[in-house]
Amino acid sequence: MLPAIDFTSTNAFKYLTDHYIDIAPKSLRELFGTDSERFKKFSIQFEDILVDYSKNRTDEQTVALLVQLAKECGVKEAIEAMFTGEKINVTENREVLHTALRNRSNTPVLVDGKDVMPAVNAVLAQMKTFTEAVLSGEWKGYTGKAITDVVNIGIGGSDLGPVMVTEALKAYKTHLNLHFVSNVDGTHIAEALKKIDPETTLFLIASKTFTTQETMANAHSARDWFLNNGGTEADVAKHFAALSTNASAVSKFGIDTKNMFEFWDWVGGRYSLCSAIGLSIALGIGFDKFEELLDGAHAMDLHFRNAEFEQNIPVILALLGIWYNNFFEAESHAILPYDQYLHRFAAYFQQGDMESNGKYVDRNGNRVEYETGPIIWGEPGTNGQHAFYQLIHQGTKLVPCDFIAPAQSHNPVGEHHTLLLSNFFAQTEALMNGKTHEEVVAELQAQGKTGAEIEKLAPFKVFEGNRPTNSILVKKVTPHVLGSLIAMYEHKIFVQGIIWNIYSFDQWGVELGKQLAGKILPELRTADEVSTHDSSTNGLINQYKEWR
Ligand SMILES: O=P(O)(O)OC[C@H]1O[C@H](O)[C@@H](O)[C@@H](O)[C@@H]1O
Repeated sequence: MLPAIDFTSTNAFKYLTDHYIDIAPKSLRELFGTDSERFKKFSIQFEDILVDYSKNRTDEQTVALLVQLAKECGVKEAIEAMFTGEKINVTENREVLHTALRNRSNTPVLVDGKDVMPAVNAVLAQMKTFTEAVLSGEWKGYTGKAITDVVNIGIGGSDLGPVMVTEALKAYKTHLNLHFVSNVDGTHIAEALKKIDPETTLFLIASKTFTTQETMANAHSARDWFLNNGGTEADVAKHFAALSTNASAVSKFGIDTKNMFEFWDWVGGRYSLCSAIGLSIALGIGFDKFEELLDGAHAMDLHFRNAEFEQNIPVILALLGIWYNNFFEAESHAILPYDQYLHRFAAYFQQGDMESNGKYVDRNGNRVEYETGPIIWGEPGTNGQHAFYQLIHQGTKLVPCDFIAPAQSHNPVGEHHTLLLSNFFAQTEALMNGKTHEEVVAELQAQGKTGAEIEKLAPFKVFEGNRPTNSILVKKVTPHVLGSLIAMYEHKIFVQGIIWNIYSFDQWGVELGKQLAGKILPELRTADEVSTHDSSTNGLINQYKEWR
């Protein structure tokens, strides 16, 4: 059982409320000015990952009180409950065991008294054999040719993780060309089909439930295309595999369950990339590299489970997020990787975080009276600098940011990486220090501006600064490091959900739209005028019918 504590009624929260009044007026310049040890005190290194959280609007007392908050909210007990397979996903009556998928130490993990590790290992072995057969060319298409292209058909958690990881680890790409089709918009599948040959293509139908409308529509269209382009029903087995928890729906679709890679209902969709859902990753980078990704995630799992909260990266990141979300009233959180390969990283954690913690009902079933999950957004640097950083620097909103960068590039082209990293370091420094009125005046004077010109321009050129950031510097974006980064954010989300007293592992909020689409669909199939909805919905549907 998870503790169900209103964090706003803890002692730590009361102390933090008072402490906030002291800290809020202080600038980061001041905090650094009065403590030369900040970097040392407020950074944590774990393997090849350095998390510097010193550029936050916090001091030692803040961190101590936030840690106290975590303790009062039972975070330690909750971590144990998750790792040991308690049914902490209460509204779906399920365990939450994505950590078992990468439990490389292979210690038993019990679900209803039964160790799940043999099943986890068996699926990994099946994925390994399959991956190696496809990569070696031993697995043949219906005309005897080796596979050249893999199309993963899935959406949400059955798409975003594999897309993000295969993009992030493109430097390790195998000879297979990967394609991802998620959207029910026919354009997505149509464009993918233009690039592939039925004789040499493998389709992976990735769906935990195997009922998701988009995925089923795309899977049927892919199969129709295959059958209309030379393949026969008997050939489907060579070109279609399923990644799912739902064996009966898989065989109903016509995929031989021999070609099914199983996972379990204790794996949440958005936490599933280490499960069979990762088959496209294994094919895309090779099974050894996939295992390195699992190793990295496992290493972070152990750190999260065992490190003291003061030294615990996911816990500290979670607490800082709570500090801004619930005291500074920040509405969003930006993830800004200075690595082009990580260009889908923020998008991946939009689902990870917002689907997990975008909840207004607490674990007692009551409406919360405080803010829960932030809006997650971000794009790679330096692109973002030329797009939305204006608002982060000079807007009225406080946007706490995570800056992520590798020290080593996979593509050390000329001076590019040095240029990139100069921006990475400069941005957090600029956000912290800003630029004072005096500095602006001195700069304009040096440019030879007149007094009147300076007076007019100066206010627009001042940067308040005091904008908090975390810097996450990694040695290199290897599969191991990426696995650790993924687990780091997963566990950050977990800790925040525990403290906000919400259930982070269900997603009822995605259901209503699905239900209504199901009702509207038959109405769209006829030419009849619709009058059963509100005037807006009726008006839109009827105009659509006129124009289509
Ligand atoms: O893998 P499935 O079952 O197709 O689900 C795909 C997605 O569907 C819904 O939007 C949610 O439940 C997501 O969490 C999930 O990732």
